[in-house]
Amino acid sequence: MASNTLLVAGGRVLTPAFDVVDADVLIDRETGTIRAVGADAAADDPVAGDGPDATLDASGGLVIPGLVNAHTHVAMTLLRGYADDKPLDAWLQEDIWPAEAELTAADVRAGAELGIVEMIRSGTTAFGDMYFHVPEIVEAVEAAGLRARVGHGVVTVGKDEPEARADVRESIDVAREYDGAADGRVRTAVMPHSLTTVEDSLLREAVESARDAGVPIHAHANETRDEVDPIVEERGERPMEYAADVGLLAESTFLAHGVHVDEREIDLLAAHDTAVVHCPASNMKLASGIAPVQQLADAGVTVALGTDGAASNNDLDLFDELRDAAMLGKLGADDAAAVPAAEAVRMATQGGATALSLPGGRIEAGAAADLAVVDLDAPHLAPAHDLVSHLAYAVRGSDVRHTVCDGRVLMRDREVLTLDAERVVETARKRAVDLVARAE
Ligand SMILES: CSC[C@H]1O[C@@H](n2cnc3c(O)ncnc32)[C@H](O)[C@@H]1O
Ligand SMILES: [Zn+2]
Repeated sequence: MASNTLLVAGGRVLTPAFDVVDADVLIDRETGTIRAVGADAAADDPVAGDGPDATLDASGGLVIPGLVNAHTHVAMTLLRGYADDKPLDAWLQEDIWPAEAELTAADVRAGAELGIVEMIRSGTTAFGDMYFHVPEIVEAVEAAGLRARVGHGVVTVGKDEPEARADVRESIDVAREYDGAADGRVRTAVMPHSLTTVEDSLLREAVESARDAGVPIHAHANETRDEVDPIVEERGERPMEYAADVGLLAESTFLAHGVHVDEREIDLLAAHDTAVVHCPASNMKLASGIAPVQQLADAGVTVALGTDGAASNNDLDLFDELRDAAMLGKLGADDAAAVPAAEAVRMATQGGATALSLPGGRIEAGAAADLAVVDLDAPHLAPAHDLVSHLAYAVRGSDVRHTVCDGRVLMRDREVLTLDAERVVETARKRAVDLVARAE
């Protein structure tokens, strides 16, 4: 029988139940899936029994599912450090949107590649992205080898009707055209920016069109009080009640933030099986508030983690979000038992895959071969009483040794194999300088 196997050998493995076992992981590179997990995964296998075709050394390491960054604007790496220390509205209106108005397609490609290199180097294998110039983001994902659910973000406020309609149309067209690109690693969604930045009739049109196209909806929701209050005043209902009325709440929908949600809204999210992407660093930096993450999880809502864009974070290392989610969850709940380590790890892996409706998130036979190998040698990881605790509280993105997606090694021994990281950083630096010069 022909074989094309990769053995991730000699490490410890994080199981879907968040136990840690000594095991190898045998990958079928043709299908991009895991064939077996176990002490003798290759020897016991009918195809790889005579030896795997390739090996990836995981000795001294912990093999974990590739992390899922479920909400970002990947090309915003070009605006990292451009505007800080402002609340969301002022930050967007005074700095970010004027700068984004100058973005070219080539800028977005460069910013996307920079963000993707950063994510691969910190163990992320899938991300959810809302932005402009989506074809360039798709090209970057295709070249880099990870997975993404992407979409064109729609903002209709401040636009005349033809322009606003064209923006909605673009989101739908892009979602239809690119769904399944990059050998299925790219999936799409229709992405109204938020409930206050897309006008009611166009929001309804976007929801209906997404349903017709069979793709999910992704939006920002309940991020700040300034966003929630006008909805309550104008409509006499909470944002999630409005979202339910518009038809936006559905099993495939994933909403970023969910900071200011009351109990009734949490029940609505749970009843519709709508996922929330928690972005703790962005919420802290913009002083948006503390999301009731433990309450959401207790109600049965799928919670995923996201970095948001690099201008409100300011990096795309999801290990930071893991730690922030666990810590901020405790502070918000006034309970040190809230968001325990395994819960935070679940959000960064299984929760992300579920929210984005993408493969991955678990290391088990039959699952997508999306994983990262974390080095456990560093001083800040000694001693190793509890490796799940380490994942939540102590591991840094720079501890990731290898990253694998769809059975393909994207980073080996910290060298990104699919993109030229030096060129990517240099190009992004130049483009960021030119962009800012145009914007000022
Ligand atoms: C229309 S494309 C996406 C749009 O969202 C902006 N953005 C970045 N971070 C946030 C955030 O935390 N809340 C709302 N909007 C955000 C980004 O700059 C793009 O313009
Ligand atoms: Zn965002």
